[in-house]
Amino acid sequence: MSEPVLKVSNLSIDYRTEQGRLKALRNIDLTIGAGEIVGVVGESGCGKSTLISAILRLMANNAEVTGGGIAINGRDLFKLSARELRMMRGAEVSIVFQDPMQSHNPVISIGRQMVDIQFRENISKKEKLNRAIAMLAEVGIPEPAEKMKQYPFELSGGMRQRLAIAMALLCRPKLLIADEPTTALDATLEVQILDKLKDLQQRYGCSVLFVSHHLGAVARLCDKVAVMYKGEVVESGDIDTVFSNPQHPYTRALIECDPAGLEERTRMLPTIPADFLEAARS
Ligand SMILES: Nc1ncnc2c1ncn2[C@@H]1O[C@H](COP(=O)(O)OP(=O)(O)OP(=O)(O)O)[C@@H](O)[C@H]1O
Repeated sequence: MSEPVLKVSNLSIDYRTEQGRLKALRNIDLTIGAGEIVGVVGESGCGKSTLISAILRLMANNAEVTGGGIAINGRDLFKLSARELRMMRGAEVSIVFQDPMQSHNPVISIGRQMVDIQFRENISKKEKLNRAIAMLAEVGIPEPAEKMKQYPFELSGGMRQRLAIAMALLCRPKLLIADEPTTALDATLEVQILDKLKDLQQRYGCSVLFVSHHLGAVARLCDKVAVMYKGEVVESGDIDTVFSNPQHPYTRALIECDPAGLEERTRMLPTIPADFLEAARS
């Protein structure tokens, strides 16, 4: 079998704070094979952003890896040089954020940003521009050639998210990290973007790490899911198995809180009290 695109093994991360150490991630195991879409689901504060920042090696200054490791395409992430890391980000791993305004430069035209992001490609500017226009068309942005002269803020929220996906895919990553990419969108737009993401993933053959607190979005898009609770993966497996026969009380609570959400596959997760497990055990 080929090397997994992402292998997180027994990863633990603490934050040093004035109040002491905060265990943000504890013994996380997560594997994404070639062409797989894996969802990480959990409520706010469970450690999703910490996991993403570790995979990108862009951790906060007060973060400390206390155990385990991460391999991307078989290479130990924590052994890469600064140069190798820069090459990896973008070329091997790209990210789409929840708020696309975070990832687009507001004062640079869409065309220039899409050309600049292809800086690794040994092709002419004209070819880069043509690739950019073709990619905008692929993600479903109308009149792509005209959009080259516009600025991201001139697009609607849904179109900006399509632009973010187009920018990420222009780098032809092996792993696309989608960090709550549809949370800011209404339900109809969310479904459109999820379906587009799935379609593009199949066409480009990349793997996707889809991070979300939307149970329905994860169910719609992903092949596998890892459920996180308080810094741990409490349950993982195939989507159908986990959602139809959840083993962990937290997963069961998520589903029981919102059974219609899984049916509709678009609803948002309710927030579970932080001390849920303690309450469930007592
Ligand atoms: N730089 C930091 N210093 C101290 N604590 C932090 C830091 N960053 C995150 N935390 C804490 O670590 C835990 C995990 O946070 P993280 O942001 O990874 O969770 P999350 O699931 O991504 O939540 P959200 O969806 O709200 O971003 C939380 O308790 C959070 O308060």
